[in-house]
Amino acid sequence: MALVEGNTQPESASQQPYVFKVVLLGSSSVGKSSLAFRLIKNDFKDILPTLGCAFFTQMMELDGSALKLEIWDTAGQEKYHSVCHLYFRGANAAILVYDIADKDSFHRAQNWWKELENEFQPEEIVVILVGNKTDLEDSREVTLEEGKAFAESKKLLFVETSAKLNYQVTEAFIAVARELLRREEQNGGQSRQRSPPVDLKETARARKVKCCQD
Ligand SMILES: Nc1nc2c(ncn2[C@@H]2O[C@H](COP(=O)(O)OP(=O)(O)OP(=O)(O)O)[C@@H](O)[C@H]2O)c(=O)[nH]1
Repeated sequence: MALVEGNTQPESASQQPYVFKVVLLGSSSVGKSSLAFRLIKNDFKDILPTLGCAFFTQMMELDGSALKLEIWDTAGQEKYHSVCHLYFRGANAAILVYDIADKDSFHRAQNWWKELENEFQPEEIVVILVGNKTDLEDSREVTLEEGKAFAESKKLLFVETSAKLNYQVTEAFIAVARELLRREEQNGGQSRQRSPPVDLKETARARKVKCCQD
């Protein structure tokens, strides 16, 4: 599992941040890792296939609240399907990604939605459908209207993006964050980080001392 820390620290947040688990789902090569990489590093690369799952964190400040998004980037390859299933347990939000130039990936995103529907109550999870690779307009196989219609029929958020051209990527994550905050404020802030972050060095030192005393 790779760990990449986002550097955008909120400047004025005096309270503990809200912490949300966000999973990226969708078939292989639709651009899940590229969307995360664009958000966190504002860059684009030919990324190697994700093996198992990668993990990123991104701090955000939105409407005066601090948020920490724990972003789980799952592997789209079929052989990892059952593992990915484990990763979306406990998720607060899911980003369902398809490639607008690949109809099959749109159908796969719809199948992911069915799996989420089986696992979660509608109010338990925020879901956004993301049609990525809008720069491939000439090879488009899924129209904007088809994406929008599916999202509306299931009450999902919806956006089209291009990780390559940095088109609406931040907007997609902000839409998710805003909806998470809205729901959180409705139910009294249960996702605020409750304990201060663990100092891993201190913990390791404490363990070592204990071990040496044995
Ligand atoms: N043209 C174009 N290519 C993109 C875009 N986003 C990603 N790609 C390319 O698509 C390929 C797959 O991107 P990834 O981000 O690795 O896709 P993924 O969904 O994480 O793939 P898995 O890890 O296999 O699940 C790479 O070659 C990317 O450079 C985009 O917006 N436009």
